Amino acid sequence: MLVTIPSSLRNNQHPLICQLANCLEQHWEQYLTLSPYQIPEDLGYVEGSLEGEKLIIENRCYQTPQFRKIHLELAKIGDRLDILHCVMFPRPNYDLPIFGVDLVGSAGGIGAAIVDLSPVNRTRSLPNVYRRVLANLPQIDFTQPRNLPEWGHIFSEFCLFVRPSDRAEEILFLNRVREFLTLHCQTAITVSAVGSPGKQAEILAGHRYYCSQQQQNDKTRRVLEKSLGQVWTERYMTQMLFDCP
Ligand SMILES: C=CC1=C(C)C(=O)N/C1=C\C1=NC(=C\c2[nH]c(/C=C3\NC(=O)C(CC)=C3C)c(C)c2CCC(=O)O)/C(CCC(=O)O)=C1C
Repeated sequence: MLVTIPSSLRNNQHPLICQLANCLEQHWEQYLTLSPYQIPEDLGYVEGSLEGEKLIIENRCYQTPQFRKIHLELAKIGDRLDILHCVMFPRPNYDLPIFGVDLVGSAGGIGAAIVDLSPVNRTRSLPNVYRRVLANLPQIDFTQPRNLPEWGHIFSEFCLFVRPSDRAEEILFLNRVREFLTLHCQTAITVSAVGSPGKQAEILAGHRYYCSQQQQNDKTRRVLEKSLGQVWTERYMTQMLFDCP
């Protein structure tokens, strides 16, 4: 019997992007109770080609009892940029960090690989169950660590931001994402919702701050604007990538 692999943009992208997209979906299917998340009809699959470069975007969104929105976006710009973007937004009544991944690949390999479990409470600190595990993960000495931009103080002290220098470092990055993801999914399905309205308001404020800071990433904005224009990009960044309730 012919096994049909569901077609996805990832099969035409950098191998690390393909592996990470599969890893994310495997974890979600293994640990979480996924339901569809309704995205605006015209945003599931987007093609644009202003200024001659073709942009293809493939979006997949889910929700679960603990997560308001789990978003996996794959994008390809011409034949020069491959992107994987993933954010897991918890529901505001769960005291859980925001998991985010960004991979940006070009002909020269993966230039930016970042993963974080970002705190959303007022003191900008992760819950102890996360700190204990993350603080005990073995330190990886990547040869090309990268510095976070000014708006990046939303990320935790455990944020990993590197330019993987070879295939071995790509695998090290992938394995670290797996560890973050396993911790996050296992914790999410064991914690109970927070009851206090005050705590929920604090979490919501943290989500809003995270989104407003991420919207300041002019590297993302410029790429999208080149292919889709300013108006569309503003809507996309505020309503699709980093929308907040
Ligand atoms: C969890 C974190 C996180 C999430 C969820 C997130 O969305 N971005 C995140 C982080 C983050 N991304 C960064 C960079 C870049 N992002 C893009 C593009 C896109 N990234 C996308 O997701 C999309 C939508 C599909 C596009 C189009 C490009 C081209 C670059 C430059 C690549 C390079 O410098 O080599 C930087 C460094 C910013 C800086 O140094 O100033 C950080 C910190």
